[in-house]
Amino acid sequence: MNQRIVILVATRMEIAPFLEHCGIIQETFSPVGRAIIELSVAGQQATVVITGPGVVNTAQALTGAMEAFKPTLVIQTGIAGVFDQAGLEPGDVGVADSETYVPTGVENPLSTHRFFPLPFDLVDGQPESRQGKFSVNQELASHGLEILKQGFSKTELTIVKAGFITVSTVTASDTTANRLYATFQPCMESMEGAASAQVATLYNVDFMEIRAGSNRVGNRDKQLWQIDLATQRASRALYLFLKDCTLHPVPV
Ligand SMILES: O=C(O)c1cccc(C(=O)CC[C@H]2O[C@@H](n3cnc4c(=O)[nH]cnc43)[C@H](O)[C@@H]2O)c1
Repeated sequence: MNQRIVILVATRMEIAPFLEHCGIIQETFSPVGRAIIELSVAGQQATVVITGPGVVNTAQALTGAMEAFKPTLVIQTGIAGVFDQAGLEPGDVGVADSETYVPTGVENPLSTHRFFPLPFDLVDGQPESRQGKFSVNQELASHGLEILKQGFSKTELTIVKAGFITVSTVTASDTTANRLYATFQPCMESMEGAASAQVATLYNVDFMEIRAGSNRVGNRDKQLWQIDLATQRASRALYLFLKDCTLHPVPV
């Protein structure tokens, strides 16, 4: 009985503080040059895959990791844009309770942004996938939220469990941020989560996602981004989860 955990992150920078607290067992490279880091931390062994940004890199990297490591749990992590409409600010932490790939659907000639669902499932038997929506393991997400609420000091930051969205075009205006919030009510926007959620679903492997906000979603002002704070928080959140989670044993 053994859990095999694969952790995905777009860039090494996003979990550099986490890697400093791990015992690195070995670092190798995938056939297309992605770093694969086997490590031990907080009594768990895990494999970190640096996927590269975006949905295609993520899907390719996770497919390779699925075939090579046969994980029982996939954790997507990293930094993200936060929606202030959801009450979040940079530095806050989110646990996904669903993932939606925003561009999915059939164009509605009467609306520039509200698409009709696709006329077919992207994942067989999952009608929500017609709108690019993929599920996460709810038990793990709720467990993760409780662990993070206990691990971080209450006054330090806000921690939520809510929907995440995935984009291929980074949002850079308040107009688009408001439209996305009105359509999806997300707490965070990233460029990878829906791809990893879809691949994990195809392989029937438990999936969860924990991110920390580096910037608000909306008008672009790079000076306001808090990347260091976000990488510290994402790393601490991942560490706290791995230290305290009680994962169900699975048959080897
Ligand atoms: O320089 C930029 O404009 C820029 C925009 C988005 C991300 C970056 C990164 O260097 C981080 C890579 C990683 O971060 C996630 N991320 C962070 N903020 C956002 C956002 O507002 N919208 C979408 N993704 C975001 C994303 O998952 C990237 O892979 C630089």
